[in-house]
Amino acid sequence: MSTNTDFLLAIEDLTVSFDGFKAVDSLTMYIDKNELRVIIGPNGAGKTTLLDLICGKTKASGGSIQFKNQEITKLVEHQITRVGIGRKFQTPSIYENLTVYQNLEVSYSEGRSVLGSLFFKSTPKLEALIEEVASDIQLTELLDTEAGVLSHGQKQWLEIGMLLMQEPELLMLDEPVAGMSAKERDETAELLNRLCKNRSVIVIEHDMEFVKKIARKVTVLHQGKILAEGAMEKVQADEKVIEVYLGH
Ligand SMILES: Nc1ncnc2c1ncn2[C@@H]1O[C@H](COP(=O)(O)OP(=O)(O)OP(=O)(O)O)[C@@H](O)[C@H]1O
Repeated sequence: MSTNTDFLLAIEDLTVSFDGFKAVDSLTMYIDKNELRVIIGPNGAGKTTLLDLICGKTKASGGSIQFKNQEITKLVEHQITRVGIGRKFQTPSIYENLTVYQNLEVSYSEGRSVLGSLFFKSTPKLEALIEEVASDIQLTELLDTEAGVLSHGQKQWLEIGMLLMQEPELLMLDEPVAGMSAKERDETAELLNRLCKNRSVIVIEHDMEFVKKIARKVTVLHQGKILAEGAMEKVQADEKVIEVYLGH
């Protein structure tokens, strides 16, 4: 097992079988602090399952996931949230009848202990965090607006903001630009480029134009295994990757 303390996330020999079918198969990968990693690959490659394993939604059949050197495969979902891992699903789960501000406010305590949130009623620190997050997701001007009237893109950003309120050190996003306009996609690329300055981000994405705007290191999954990994240019030129994914 890894003893390297530099990695934020160390995944080693991770496997999950569903009735004998290995959706993730002896996978080993490492995510650095403040790294933005994009995961691509064909349908059914195991990308979503990998995020499910990291956030505890699915239990591993074997292998290890260490977050800041702590084994997390045995933790349940809310414990994993609490150690500092936030996961955004494809469908937004914002509170439509609450304002942007209130949505951010209620999200603060979700990743914290009951005691922690009891002692944290609208203090200056909470105010400052809401302001910082609203600025990051570019909704400062809309803090008093009901979330239900936001555009599709703004709702997605608000949900990212709700995760940011829990101050995760690792943020995981599954197809964040699905259904967005070209302008919203550009703004989301800028948002992710900003966010990875202070935390690590893992993004699953199929939109290659978007991937090019954010990609540093890319992992290509295929049949639960890593087909290729490295800089975008290298991965794009890889014949195996072109054959199973990019060539389609
Ligand atoms: N709970 C489950 N039970 C049985 N099979 C599952 C389960 N979850 C995922 N699978 C299977 O595991 C494989 C990987 O699925 P996964 O959703 O992780 O792929 P993906 O790379 O995210 O694909 P997509 O790009 O289509 O979202 C698929 O064949 C899927 O049918």
